[in-house]
Amino acid sequence: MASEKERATPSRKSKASKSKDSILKQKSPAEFFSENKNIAGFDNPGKSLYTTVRELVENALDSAESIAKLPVIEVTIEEISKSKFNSMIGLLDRERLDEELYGDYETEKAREKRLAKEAREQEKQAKAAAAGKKVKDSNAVKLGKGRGEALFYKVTCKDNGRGMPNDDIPNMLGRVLSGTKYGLKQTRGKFGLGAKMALIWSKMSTGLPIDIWSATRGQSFISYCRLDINIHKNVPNVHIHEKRSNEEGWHGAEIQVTIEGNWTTYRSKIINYMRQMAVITPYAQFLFRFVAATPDKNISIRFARRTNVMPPAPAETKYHPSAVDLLLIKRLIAETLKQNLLQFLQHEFTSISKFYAERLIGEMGPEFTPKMPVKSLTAQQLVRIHQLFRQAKFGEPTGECLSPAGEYNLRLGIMKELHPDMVATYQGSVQVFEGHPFLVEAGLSLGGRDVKPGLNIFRFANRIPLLFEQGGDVVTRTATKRINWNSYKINQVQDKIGVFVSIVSTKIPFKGTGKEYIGDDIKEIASAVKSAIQQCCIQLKSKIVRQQQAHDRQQRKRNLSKYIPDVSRAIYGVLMEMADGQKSKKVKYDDDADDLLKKVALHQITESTFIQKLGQHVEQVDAEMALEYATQSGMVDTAREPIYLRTLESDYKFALELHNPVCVMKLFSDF
Ligand SMILES: Nc1ncnc2c1ncn2[C@@H]1O[C@H](COP(=O)(O)OP(=O)(O)OP(=O)(O)O)[C@@H](O)[C@H]1O
Repeated sequence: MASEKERATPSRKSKASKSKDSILKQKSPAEFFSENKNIAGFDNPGKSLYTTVRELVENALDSAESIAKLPVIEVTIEEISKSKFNSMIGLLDRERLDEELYGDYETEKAREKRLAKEAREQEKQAKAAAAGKKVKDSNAVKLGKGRGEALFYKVTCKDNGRGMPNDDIPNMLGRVLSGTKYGLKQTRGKFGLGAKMALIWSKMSTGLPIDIWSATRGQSFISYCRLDINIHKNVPNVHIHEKRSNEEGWHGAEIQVTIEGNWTTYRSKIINYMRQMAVITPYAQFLFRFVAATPDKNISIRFARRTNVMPPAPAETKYHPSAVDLLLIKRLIAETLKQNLLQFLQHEFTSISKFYAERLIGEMGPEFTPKMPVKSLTAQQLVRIHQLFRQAKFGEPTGECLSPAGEYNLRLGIMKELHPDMVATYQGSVQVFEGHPFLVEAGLSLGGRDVKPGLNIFRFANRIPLLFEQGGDVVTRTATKRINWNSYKINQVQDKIGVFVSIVSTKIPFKGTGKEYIGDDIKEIASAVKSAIQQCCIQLKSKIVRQQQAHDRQQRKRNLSKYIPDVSRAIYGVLMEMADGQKSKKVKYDDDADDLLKKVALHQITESTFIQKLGQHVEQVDAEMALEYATQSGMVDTAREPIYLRTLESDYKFALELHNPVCVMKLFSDF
């Protein structure tokens, strides 16, 4: 137990720890994100490789689209062997001296055990392969128990976009939370963080700087910049910044970063990401290459452009009064060029006309006037404006600033990447949550290449594919829990269903900074997603029903046709017997039958006559059923179109119908 004296005078140790606890420290944003890199999607080396590719590709697309240029994007991931990496950083390779020191060290016994296990595994796989079963990667057997060697990759992304102004490059890519996408606009990037996180990760894992080549349109030189980041100060640390010749008049950006990664574990995610990006961006051309340390593992995939129709660039918009808080009002006032309160309200927000601004000012109280200088508003007056913004009614934002992919692009993307048997698309109307306009587009496909039975969900937000955290996402939850697939004649378990939902907005309510998923808690978004999927279901249902009926008809026709030879033979046999009976005058028939039997006896009617007549009858019944169905389902109305043919001889008058199983052509003359 501590004595009275000890309690009164704390020990030196507790004094030291107390003083350490109470030291006030600041962290730069770069420091914060380097310590919490998982919140930006850099959880582990594999995920970091994926996120690096993603951030660079999304910047490249934003950049090309911002100058209305059809994007051409090349992504290369080059595997860097340990000795190549060492030579890049000027480190000599060194032989191991004390093997037992290493995590992957194995005793002779452990080695024997592992080799035996590997042999067993290989045998099992050979058997499975012989039986035609799917074979797992033979590397599945884990070697050693250490963390293993780090794997390094050089990631390069080249685009044909707007490029970066020479002097802005260091800040754009070497200062966390700096960017050009902070305005109120539908963009893929938002935080001013992604490219810098790739740089921070390269600094943490390889210590190598980032290389940038960039040229803006019409610029006579290419800026080349090599930089890293001073994490503590959050400022760029420029190694080289120079202008190089640009004889070919190139514009765009090429960014190269060397990081630790793991291609094996994230390979399918990265390729999937590129594939989904090709679905939602069919007007872009992507070339993806993986350059392995051994050339036989190289991969090169070209996602070709399928259309030149690019959605219009999203426009910058103003805030809706219900989407602002006090801080934002203060910032807008500090930035506005408008002089008085009336002009400020009318021009810095959407959905406030001059007349409405006057009414609002009248409502604020006697100390507010339309002509009062907006920069003179006191803190209390700002609170009053904010309160009124929250309580008053405003028209909804129009959503003209949004740029959805468009049903045409979505359908094209789905067709080109999945090759489904059926596809339906739908674009919802603009809706609003918390003052931000949003729009939901959906596509639904059945069947197709590389599609598993059941629901295959593809999610996009501001035209970015979302691949992680699927379970909590509003699209997944809606598709799995709120759609009654059976009622649309779709089998949720057996059919190969592709559900594509793309949400665009000036604010995507992502959960977390990793931009991985959209929560299920915003009811406006949840119900818009549900209705968009349902609209696609309705379209597919009518196609499915039509297909089913065509199939049933075909089946019926096939069944009937199958029996025609037997039936003909049987009837003919009976008639022959009857004809024989008639010859011997054993039986008497009426005139019609008499006539028929005579023809049979004279071989004017034979077995093949029945085959031919029954065949014709089945054809006719089938055509009539098809026409009847088409009339019922309204196909005739939609397909009917008058066409006018002029006769060669003007005195020729006719009125006739040409019948065909799929259409009827009625010719008449009214000259
Ligand atoms: N390929 C590129 N072409 C032109 N400008 C680029 C390119 N890549 C980055 N930039 C510029 O650098 C800025 C910072 O990019 P960064 O990836 O760090 O953030 P962001 O894209 O703005 O937002 P987010 O963190 O949400 O991705 C961008 O806003 C853009 O102005």
